[in-house]
Amino acid sequence: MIGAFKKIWDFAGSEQKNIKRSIVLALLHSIFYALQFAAVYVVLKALTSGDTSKRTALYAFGIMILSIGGRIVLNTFSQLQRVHAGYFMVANKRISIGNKLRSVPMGYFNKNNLGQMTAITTTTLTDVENTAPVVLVTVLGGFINSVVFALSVLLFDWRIGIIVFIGMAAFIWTTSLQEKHSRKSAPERQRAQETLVEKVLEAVQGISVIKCFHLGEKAGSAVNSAIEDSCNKNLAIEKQMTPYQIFQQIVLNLFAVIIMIVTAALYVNGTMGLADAMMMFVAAFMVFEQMKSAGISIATLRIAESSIDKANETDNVPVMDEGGRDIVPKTHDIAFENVSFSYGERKILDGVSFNVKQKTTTAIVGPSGSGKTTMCSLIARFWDVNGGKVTIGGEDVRDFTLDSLMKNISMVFQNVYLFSDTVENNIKFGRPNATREQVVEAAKKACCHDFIMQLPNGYETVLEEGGASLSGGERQRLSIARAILKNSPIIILDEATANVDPENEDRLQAAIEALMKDKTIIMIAHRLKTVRKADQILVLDGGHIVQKGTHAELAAQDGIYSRFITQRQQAESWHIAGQKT
Ligand SMILES: Nc1ncnc2c1ncn2[C@@H]1O[C@H](COP(=O)(O)OP(=O)(O)OP(=O)(O)O)[C@@H](O)[C@H]1O
Repeated sequence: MIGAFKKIWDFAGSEQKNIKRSIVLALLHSIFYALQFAAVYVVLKALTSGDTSKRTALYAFGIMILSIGGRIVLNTFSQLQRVHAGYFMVANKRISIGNKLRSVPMGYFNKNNLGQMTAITTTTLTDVENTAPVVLVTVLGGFINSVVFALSVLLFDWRIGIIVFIGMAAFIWTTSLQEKHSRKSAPERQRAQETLVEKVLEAVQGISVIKCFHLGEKAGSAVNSAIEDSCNKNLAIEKQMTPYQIFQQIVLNLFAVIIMIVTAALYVNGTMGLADAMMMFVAAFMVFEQMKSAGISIATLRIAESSIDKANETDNVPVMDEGGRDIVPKTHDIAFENVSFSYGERKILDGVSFNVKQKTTTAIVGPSGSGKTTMCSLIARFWDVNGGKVTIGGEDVRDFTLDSLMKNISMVFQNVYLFSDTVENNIKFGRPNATREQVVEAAKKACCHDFIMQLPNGYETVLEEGGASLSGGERQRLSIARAILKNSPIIILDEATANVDPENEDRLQAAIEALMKDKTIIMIAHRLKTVRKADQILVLDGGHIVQKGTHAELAAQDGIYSRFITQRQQAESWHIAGQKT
C-alpha cells in the first residue's frame, strides 16, 4: 500500500504542493470536525452539573457554528486543491506522453496500436485524474485524522483510547486483505477498457470497409462484447470488494459497540463520570467515521496505481532523440553505407550502399514490397538501421536531434494526412511562422490556390479530420504546398500512382516540379517520364540494390529495370488507349 501511495506521489510531480495543501486543509477540517465534540461536551457537562445558564448555551452554540463554518470553508478549499492537482498532474503527463510519441521509433506504433494509446491518454489518465488525488487525500488524511482523534480519546480516557487503537489496527488488517485482492483485478479492468476503446476506434476507422462487406453485425458484436467485458471487469471489482467493505464496517461497528459496553461498565463501577461517559458514547459513533471513508477509497487505490503504471510505461519508452546534437550539415549529400534493416525478424534491406549528390534527383524503382518506402523512412529516421549507417552531409542521422534532422527533410507521401484545422494552418505545418502571403505563394506554386479559393472560407476553411472533405488529388497538392513552404533542402517524394486523372496529373506535375527545384530529391518513382529525367536510378530487389545508373545505362541492360520500362510503357499506352475510347 505504501508503494502505491509513493507511486501517486511521484506521479504528482510539480502538483505535490497542491496535494500537500489539500491534506493540510483536510487535517484542519478534522480539527473543526472534532470541535463539535467540544460543543457536545460543554452541553453534557452543563446538564450533568445543573448549569442551565444562557452563557454556557451560547458558548456551546458558538463552538458548533465555528465547527460547521470551518468545515465548509476548509472542505471547499481542500477539494479545490485536490481537483487542481488531479487535473494538472494528468495534463502534464499527457503533454509529456505527446512529446515522447513524437520521438519514439515507428516500431513502437507497430507494437502498440492506436486503441491502446488512445485509451492510455484518455480513459486511463482520466481514471488517474479522478481517483489518485482523492485516494491520497482521503486515505492519508483519513488515517492521520483518525490517529489524532484516537490520541485525543486516549488523553481523555486511556482505557477507551486503547480500545480505539485496537479497533484501528483491526481495520488496517482488513484493509490489507482487501488491497491484496484488488491488486490482480485492477490491471484486468484496465486491459478491458483499452480493448473497448480499441474496438470502437477500429469500427469507426474501418466503417467504409465494414459497409462494403456488410460486416456491420460482426463489427457491432466485437464492440458489444468489449463493452460487456469492460462492464463485467468493473462489476467484478465491485463484487470482490463488497465483502471486504462489509467486513470492515462490521469490525468498526463492533469496536464502537465495545467502546459503549466498556464505557457503561466504567460508569457503573464508578470510575467514569456521567458527562465523560456520555461523551464516550457520542465518540463511539464518530471515532471511526474517517476510517470508514478511507476504507471505501482503498478499493480505488489499485485502480489509480495500475493506471499510473500504464501511463508511466508509455511515458518511459526510449526515445530516439537521446544524445542527439543540433547539427547543421555542411552539404545535403545523402549516403547509405552498408545498411541493413529488419522489421522484427524480417530482413528488408541487406548491405545497401549508395550516394546521392546534393541537388540531384535519385529515383528508386523496384517491385512492390521491395523496401522502397522503408529506405526513405531510414533517411528521416522513422526507424533506426540495424547495421551500417545513413548519413546527411557526412553526419550520421542518429547523431542529429529529431528537430535538427527534420529541418533538412520534407516528405510527400501518397497517403496525405491533413489535420482538422484551417487550410492555412495545414499548409503552415512545416513553417508555423510563415505569413499569409508566403502561404498563398506556396499554394499557387503547388496549384492549390484556385480550389482553396472555392472553399467556403478560402484559406480559413476548417478541414475535416484526415482531409476527408477534399479529393485525393487536392490533398496531395496541399501536402506539396506544405513542403514548398517548408523549403527544406532534401525532398523525399512518393510519386502518385493513384488519384491521378489527366487533368489533375498536369497540375500535380507542375506542383512537383516547383517543389523539386534546386533540391536533393529521393523519389519513389512510378512514371517512366520522371524516372527518365532522374540523375540516378536505384533498382531495389530482394533487399539489395541490384542495378544503379542513369536511364540510358540501365535501359541498355537486361534486368528488372528494362522489364519495368516495358511494363510502364504498356500501362501508359493502355492508359492513353483508355482515354481515346
Ligand atoms: N511498419 C512495418 N512493420 C512491419 N513490416 C513492414 C512495415 N512496413 C512495411 N513492412 C514490410 O516491409 C516490406 C517492404 O515494405 P515497403 O513499404 O518498404 O515496400 P515498397 O517497396 O515501398 O512497397 P510498395 O511499392 O508496394 O509501396 C513489405 O513486405 C512490408 O510488408
